[in-house]
Amino acid sequence: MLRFITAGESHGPALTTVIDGLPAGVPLDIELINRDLARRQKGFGRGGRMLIEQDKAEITAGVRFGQTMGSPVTLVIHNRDWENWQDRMAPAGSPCGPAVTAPRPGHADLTGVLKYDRQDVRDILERASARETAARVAAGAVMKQLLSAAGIQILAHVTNIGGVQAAAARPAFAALQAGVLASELSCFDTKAEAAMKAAILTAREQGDSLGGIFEVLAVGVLPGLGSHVQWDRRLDTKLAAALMSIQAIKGVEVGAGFAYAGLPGSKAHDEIYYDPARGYYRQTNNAGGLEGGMSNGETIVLRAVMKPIPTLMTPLASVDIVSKAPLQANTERSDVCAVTAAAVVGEAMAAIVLTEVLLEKFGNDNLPDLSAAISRYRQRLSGR
Ligand SMILES: Cc1cc2nc3c(=O)[nH]c(=O)nc-3n(C[C@H](O)[C@H](O)[C@H](O)COP(=O)(O)O)c2cc1C
Ligand SMILES: C=C(O[C@@H]1CC(C(=O)O)=C[C@@H](OP(=O)(O)O)[C@H]1O)C(=O)O
Repeated sequence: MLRFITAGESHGPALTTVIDGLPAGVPLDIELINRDLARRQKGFGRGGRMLIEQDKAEITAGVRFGQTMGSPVTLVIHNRDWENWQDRMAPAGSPCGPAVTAPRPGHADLTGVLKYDRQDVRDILERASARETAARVAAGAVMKQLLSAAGIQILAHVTNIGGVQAAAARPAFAALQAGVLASELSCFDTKAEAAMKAAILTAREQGDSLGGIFEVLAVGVLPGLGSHVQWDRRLDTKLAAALMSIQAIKGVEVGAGFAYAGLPGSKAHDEIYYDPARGYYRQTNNAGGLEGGMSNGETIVLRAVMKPIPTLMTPLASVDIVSKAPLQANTERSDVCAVTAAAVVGEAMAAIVLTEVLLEKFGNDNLPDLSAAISRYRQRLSGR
């Protein structure tokens, strides 16, 4: 069974990820992990914190001479900003400086202090912060290296920021990848990107923030990952939950998603064809590569919507948790828009889920056995 957890506060010394259940013999390139960490940091609209951090992963367990050993893999990312926060984040000693008592609407602040019986909102916001997603991206970058050995590639791109929509028709995967990697916002549509940046600038000038939509694509996924037999084994269930687990994500679509509401059945479903060379295939992909809780061999297409960043420089109304007097919410240094970053986190979460179901189907002891099991399965399918 593949499991992963993260630990660490936003301004603590480090973030840690432990991945348990990876097969032995997976070649790991630390540069590929660091490349995704750098991608997560970018995106027009990020705040001052990203000028301080230069995320790099350190592998502290589970890998020797560039290969996994089957034992838990542990990755550590040091927070450079810790230097500036040691007094306020010390694990021992007495509180230093005033407590944060002005909870921000849209953040975990108020419900967190009530539930965990804390007097300082910082005790909540430190872990609620999406700084934690750096640890997820490191884990996802490990999984991507395993998936690529199975011919699976994952990429996310931004399709909407603050209502500015990218062109509906996206290019083929390789061209999309080149466009996304070259773009400051991870959006292949350069015209829309210019308007998106303008919208972010306006929001920043007004002390406001923006959300948006990103799309995650997984190509080369074999048919039959996930299962129709139980609700929690459906691949849609796992992928949607994984994307919904990202801070500020408020909705997820698979394939045509909410557009299905306007389509009759005759236009909604992807007709099935057969070609001796290709096997079974579809000419459309409204299903987004998922039918009956299983991958069907077509590209997996998922979209997620991110709400606008809750910390505003023109703050919203709130209440002091000590005096109960009305006030304006806490204004911390903050991103104005982080949809590009969230898209990279979306890739990581999809990679983690696809690795889980791949290993569940084909075994997780070592990469050669896994590859042999996948080849046998492909062979069997090619005869059907
Ligand atoms: C990559 C990323 C960066 C974020 N940056 C900020 C930020 O700078 N300021 C902020 O208030 N919220 C930011 N958020 C959103 C909050 O973390 C999120 O809204 C909060 O944890 C509450 O969770 P919820 O929106 O899922 O309810 C960011 C989210 C992501 C995914
Ligand atoms: C640190 C990151 O994002 C942070 C997410 C975040 C939040 O509230 O979610 C608040 C901000 O933190 P800070 O108050 O330190 O500026 C963001 O910078 C990161 O993505 O690495």
